Amino acid sequence: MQPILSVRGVSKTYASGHRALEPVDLDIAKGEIFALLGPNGAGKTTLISIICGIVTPSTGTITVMGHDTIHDFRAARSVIGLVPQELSVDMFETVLATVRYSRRLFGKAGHDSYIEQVLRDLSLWDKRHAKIRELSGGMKRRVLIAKALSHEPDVLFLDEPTAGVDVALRRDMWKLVHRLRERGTTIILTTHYIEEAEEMADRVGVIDKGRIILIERKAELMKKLGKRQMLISLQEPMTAIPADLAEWHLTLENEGHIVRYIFDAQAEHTGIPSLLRKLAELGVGFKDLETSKSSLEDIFVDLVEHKEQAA
Ligand SMILES: Nc1ncnc2c1ncn2[C@@H]1O[C@H](COP(=O)(O)OP(=O)(O)OP(=O)(O)O)[C@@H](O)[C@H]1O
Repeated sequence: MQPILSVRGVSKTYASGHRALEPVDLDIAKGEIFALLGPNGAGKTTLISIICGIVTPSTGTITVMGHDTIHDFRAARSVIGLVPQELSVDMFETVLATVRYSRRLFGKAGHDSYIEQVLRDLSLWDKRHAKIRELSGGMKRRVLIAKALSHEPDVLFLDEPTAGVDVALRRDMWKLVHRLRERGTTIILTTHYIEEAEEMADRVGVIDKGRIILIERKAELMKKLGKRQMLISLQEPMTAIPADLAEWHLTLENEGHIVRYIFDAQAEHTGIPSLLRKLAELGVGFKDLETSKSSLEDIFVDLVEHKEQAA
């Protein structure tokens, strides 16, 4: 099947000489939700900005629905909606006027019932006559999404849609993305949060230092990255991990007050019951146990280390 978006050999070196993106190849299928995951400065915004025609690539080509983003810029841009990271709205305009104006910028005739639907979907309808500067930060962000959807784009880019927003808005955002997909919109989003990729994406690309280090279906990735950690707060600090505990590969932290155990949550035997039994046998008392998912940082370290080992 013909991909809706095709990126070939796209790289970017900024005028400062900074190499922000190594050559990227990427195909996105129609109706797919693709999450680009990476730490600060990895190159996510650079890649999205290039695809949306805001930043010029140093090398490579991109087609969106068959339109070349440089030679056929207007046609390519008209099928794209972009929700930028930073606020870019006229603070003195009303919500409704701003969203209608965005649609007109794309040369599309007015379509009030569509605009109403978008505003209702984003819980903005009641605020349609409010001036944007009167809205809360979360509401302003919803306006950015409404603007990006105003011209009925086929492909929607969300650059860190939930950075700095509260839990309620984050959940609304996720619901909206699912609804849009049901209507056939292709969605590409960037995020720092593994949970967000987990919640929304069909496929995940991991980018680090301008390099895409992995592109995989979410289900596969989650299996690979399904590591968890358990932190055991000890009653008495230890100076070293006892030899009898060697098989769990524990690490000692916080000046010997905390023991960290990394385990595979997908495995049949996590090793936790036997570890706890062994601690009891050795008379090691603990005050608290806490388990959590590996952080994105752990995952990156893991991925990069594996890559280096494989090289
Ligand atoms: N206009 C520019 N000129 C020079 N360097 C830039 C420019 N824009 C971005 N960079 C640099 O390119 C690198 C990638 O930046 P980019 O904004 O694409 O990262 P990101 O993954 O989106 O990060 P974040 O999660 O913080 O938004 C960074 O080191 C950044 O400082």
